[in-house]
Amino acid sequence: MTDIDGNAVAAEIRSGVADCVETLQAEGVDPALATVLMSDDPASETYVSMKQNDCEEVGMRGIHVDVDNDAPAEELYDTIDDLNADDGVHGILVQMPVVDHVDTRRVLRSVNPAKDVDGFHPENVGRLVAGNPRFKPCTPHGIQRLLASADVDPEGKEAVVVGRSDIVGKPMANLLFGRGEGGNATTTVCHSRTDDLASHTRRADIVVAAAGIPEFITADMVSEGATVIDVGINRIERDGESTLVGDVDYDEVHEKAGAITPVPGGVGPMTRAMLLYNTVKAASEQHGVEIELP
Ligand SMILES: NC(=O)C1=CN([C@@H]2O[C@H](COP(=O)(O)OP(=O)(O)OC[C@H]3O[C@@H](n4cnc5c(N)ncnc54)[C@H](OP(=O)(O)O)[C@@H]3O)[C@@H](O)[C@H]2O)C=CC1
Ligand SMILES: Nc1nc(=O)c2c([nH]1)NC[C@@H]1CN(c3ccc(C(=O)N[C@@H](CCC(=O)O)C(=O)O)cc3)C=[N+]21
Repeated sequence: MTDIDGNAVAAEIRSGVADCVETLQAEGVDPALATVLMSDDPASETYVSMKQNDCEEVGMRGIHVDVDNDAPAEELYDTIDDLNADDGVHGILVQMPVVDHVDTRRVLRSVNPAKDVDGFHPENVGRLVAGNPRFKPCTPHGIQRLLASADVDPEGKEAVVVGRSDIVGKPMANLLFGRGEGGNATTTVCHSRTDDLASHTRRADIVVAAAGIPEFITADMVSEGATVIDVGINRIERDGESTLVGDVDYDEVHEKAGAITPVPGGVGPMTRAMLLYNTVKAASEQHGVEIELP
């Protein structure tokens, strides 16, 4: 019934990040995020330009590097090496998916872990799994903040994550079952080989839908009063128009859910806000300047 307003929560985070940027600048550190694009996914360019606009809004330096899709993979690896070596760059994001002739794993392990604001480097993944995260991955971290904003404490609850990707499902599960604030849920991870998905989602107090299938989660799959987090971003044709829908059948499910995130305006803006958060955290740690993170 209640919509969780991702735009509003993200705006609060950005405002806190803007304060951090000021503090850092007063100490002589000009925090900067570098985005790198070598992708043929048509949405990637839009997402990267949104991230650059976000930088501008919080007064942070944004640097963008476009690598030609037809260039040899080495050109991307060299770009990452240059950004790693540049003391003026504090955070590096390589937009996923990269083109096919690039080795994604090599990209992930090439980014200096101290600048890996996505949290995808194996060292940072390891730290997250070990319960000592350096950078929490942006989407799951944003979802943790959305739950807190709606006064939903996962502790002791049944959480079901639909999807087991490295960028959403797996880190989300780790945060939900992990110790500490926003965690301590009893957590189930479902995927395409799960038998009887609905039997799992129906038991959940918290459902996180990240399967990448438009309007996949229907009202019969969630229990009355459950909290439903919709990660999906799917562009579909409806009534001859292109529209954005999530992985949850919002019209149906919002009647039944206790709280739900809309698409757009739910998880997406939070992903971008937590990227800015990780970037000021990175700058603060690289230069030993203390800041008060929002
Ligand atoms: N709002 C945001 O900020 C972000 C949104 N997204 C969106 O979230 C969605 C998921 O993204 P991502 O995790 O990268 O996607 P992936 O395609 O990498 O992963 C999808 C996952 O869903 C599982 N799955 C597929 N079909 C089913 C099914 N029928 N039943 C149960 N599980 C299924 C897959 O299982 P298996 O492993 O077996 O293949 C896989 O684990 C996409 O719509 C994406 O655009 C992504 C990142 C950020
Ligand atoms: N290295 C890397 N890091 C990522 O974090 C990453 C990535 N690669 N590749 C792709 C996915 C997807 N993703 C989104 C973030 C914000 C919105 C977002 O802000 N969406 C708006 C609407 C956008 C629109 O209108 O199209 C909303 O939901 O309100 C969407 C998608 C980050 N990803």
